[in-house]
Amino acid sequence: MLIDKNLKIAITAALKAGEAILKIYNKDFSVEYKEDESPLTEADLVSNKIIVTLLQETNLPIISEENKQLPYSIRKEWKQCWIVDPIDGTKEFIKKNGEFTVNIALVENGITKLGVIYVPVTKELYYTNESKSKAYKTVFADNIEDINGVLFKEEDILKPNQEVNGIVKVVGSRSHMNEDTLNYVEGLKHNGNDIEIVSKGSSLKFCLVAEGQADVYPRFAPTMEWDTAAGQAICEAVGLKVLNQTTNEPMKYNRENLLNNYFLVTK
Ligand SMILES: Nc1ncnc2c1ncn2[C@@H]1O[C@H](COP(=O)(O)O)[C@@H](OP(=O)(O)O)[C@H]1O
Ligand SMILES: [Mg+2]
Repeated sequence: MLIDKNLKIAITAALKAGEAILKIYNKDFSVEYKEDESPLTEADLVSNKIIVTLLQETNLPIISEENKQLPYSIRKEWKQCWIVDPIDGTKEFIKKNGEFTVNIALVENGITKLGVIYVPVTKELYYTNESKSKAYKTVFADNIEDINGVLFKEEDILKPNQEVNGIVKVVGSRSHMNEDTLNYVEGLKHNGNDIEIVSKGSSLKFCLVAEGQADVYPRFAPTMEWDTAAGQAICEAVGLKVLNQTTNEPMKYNRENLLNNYFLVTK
């Protein structure tokens, strides 16, 4: 299958960024702290540069965690834009537990059009097709020159869990299992469900639900648009909903405030 130009550029950017990230991951690296006290490494910046350079070929504007954000008066005129997290899960990167990702999404009029999540350590690539009617997981070998031949395989199609037989698998963040989330879990228990908590860093939490390893992902803690856009695209492509808990509507993007409301990934 011939792949859409934008999807191909996004996948190539994620793979190339992943390769550069791994080189830094496998040596000693220093950690700095941003104004909001979140960590930043050389790998975040190297990854950002690679992705931004490649995405610029599309002539579409880019919102990236590691770029200076343009004012909303300019951004609101954009019909389409890329939303990028060059490393999601910088804390996991620093802990060296492998659970960090590269997130790239294309958004049109606030709605995700395609999404790519790449896991550099395992070389797993989660992505939607261009119509967002399916999502796939492909494990990459080292040759990243020819991506056409390995994508869109029938056996790589992601399927969420169809049935919940008494046990609801709930995705919990390693770092953000707070009172609101615990209250939500208690609510599920009151409805007679047994609960199992599954946990992963970064946007891999969306992937757990998209591939049926978990049933729901309540994120009742702060995230930014770049943490969720690609994951939302992938979840929606397999028929899941990513609901803003303030409006109960699907989350929209390129908003004035890039800080997301609490949200729930569910059937
Ligand atoms: N107070 C806060 N405000 C905004 N985003 C926050 C936040 N605390 C954590 N996050 C986001 O949550 C992400 C990590 O989530 P998790 O712990 O579930 O893996 C971080 O991604 P980065 O690693 O890209 O900075 C960060 O963007
Ligand atoms: Mg990041």
